[in-house]
Amino acid sequence: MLKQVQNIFKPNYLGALRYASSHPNGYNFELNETQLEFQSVARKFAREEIVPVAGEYDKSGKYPWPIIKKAHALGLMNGHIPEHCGGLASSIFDGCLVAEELAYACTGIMTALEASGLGQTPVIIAGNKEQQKKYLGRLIEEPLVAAYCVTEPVAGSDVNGVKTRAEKKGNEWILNGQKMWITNGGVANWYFVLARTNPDPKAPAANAFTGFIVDGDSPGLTPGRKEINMGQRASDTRGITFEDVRIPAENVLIGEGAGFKVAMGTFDKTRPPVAAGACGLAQRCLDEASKYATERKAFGTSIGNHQAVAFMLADMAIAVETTRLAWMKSAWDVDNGKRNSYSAAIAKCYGADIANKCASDAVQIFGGNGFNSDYPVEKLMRDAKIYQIYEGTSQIQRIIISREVLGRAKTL
Ligand SMILES: CCCCCCCC(=O)SCCNC(=O)CCNC(=O)[C@H](O)C(C)(C)COP(=O)(O)OP(=O)(O)OC[C@H]1O[C@@H](n2cnc3c(N)ncnc32)[C@H](O)[C@@H]1OP(=O)(O)O
Repeated sequence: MLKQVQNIFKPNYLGALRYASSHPNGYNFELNETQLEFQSVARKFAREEIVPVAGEYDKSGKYPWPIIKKAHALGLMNGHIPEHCGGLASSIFDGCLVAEELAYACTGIMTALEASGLGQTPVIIAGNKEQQKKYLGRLIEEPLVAAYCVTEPVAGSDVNGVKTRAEKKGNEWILNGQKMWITNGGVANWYFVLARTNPDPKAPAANAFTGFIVDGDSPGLTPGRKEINMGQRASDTRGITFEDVRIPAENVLIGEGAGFKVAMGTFDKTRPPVAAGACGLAQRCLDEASKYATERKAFGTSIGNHQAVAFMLADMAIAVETTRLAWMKSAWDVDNGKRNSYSAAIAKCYGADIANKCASDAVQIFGGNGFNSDYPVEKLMRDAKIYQIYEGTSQIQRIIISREVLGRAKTL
């Protein structure tokens, strides 16, 4: 099955090049044939394998290993891993196409899959060939997942406030501290961990932290209990304690002091897929609500024939279409070597707010049924909230956007 997806992907870039040469203005709004085919594989998988079991995972909170195994076998995971490790080295844009499809089916399950990509990205952007081969290669060989460990109990939005520390002792680093809200925290084979390595609290963020790859079975590494969250309940979120965890020097990414920029640079690649996920959820809200609006009758006609409902659906459609354009632009930017912190923050912030608005409106259109767990939209509303919090709150995205706007204003 993996071969099937590889075969779809291989000619992708040739197709894209051919397309680009016949569209000289650079922009186009069409997917090429191979992207369409890949999107359809993801859509089929999401609708056939995830939709039927999403409710069950939401109730049980179990980690979706059976889905992970199937997605792995199909080649729907680990798309960005470089070719020298056996991966497809796929673009962020193409990864987003998959993310949107999976999120349509269940954002909890999508997050379980996508959080592994978040853990991998520091190694993809900053790892040397040996680190990549060892840690990314094993994710290709087996259905294992990685995790990204930055957030702490009192340092979420303010990454510069991270307290977990690592000290160099001979050819090893000794890691101590506590992380919190780590997605895939209890199931990861290895972790990217950001730790303070310069004890001077006044040291600039840009050189005070170091990024490490930490094996999941390291003595002294203890995941906490699975947190019971409002939504996206299939994803595994935990605290993790590090007590004198020994990390070999060869597991440092780039070098001492480089960690903050690795952690930030990662978000530039992973916020577009989060926005794509929010778009998938919003599209699901629109589909569920519009279907319901054609079936449910009030005052002698389908509720969709009442402008009050029809206009809500129209606003949802506007929101979904524009969110999709926003994630596409931010993914396009980064794939074309442009710094996309600004466009990724816009896509992520907008997508998160849209997902919540669409979910809330979908519940409204369903009325009393929308408030009940026998219908699909109450799960969508619970699942949507975290989009405004994880991978940088909506307020943090607005900080990034406004800094850019004010910076540009100085040059006007
Ligand atoms: C679907 C999958 C879901 C997965 C589950 C979700 C998991 C998570 O939620 S992960 C955790 C999410 N956490 C966050 O997003 C944290 C949000 N906070 C931030 O991003 C930062 O703290 C932020 C943006 C507020 C900046 O903080 P601040 O302390 O002001 O630093 P700032 O001054 O901007 O930057 C410090 C240095 O880093 C550099 N830097 C900043 N951003 C970047 C970047 N994008 N790329 C490279 N370098 C960068 C700066 O240039 C600066 O370097 P220098 O001093 O050399 O100029």
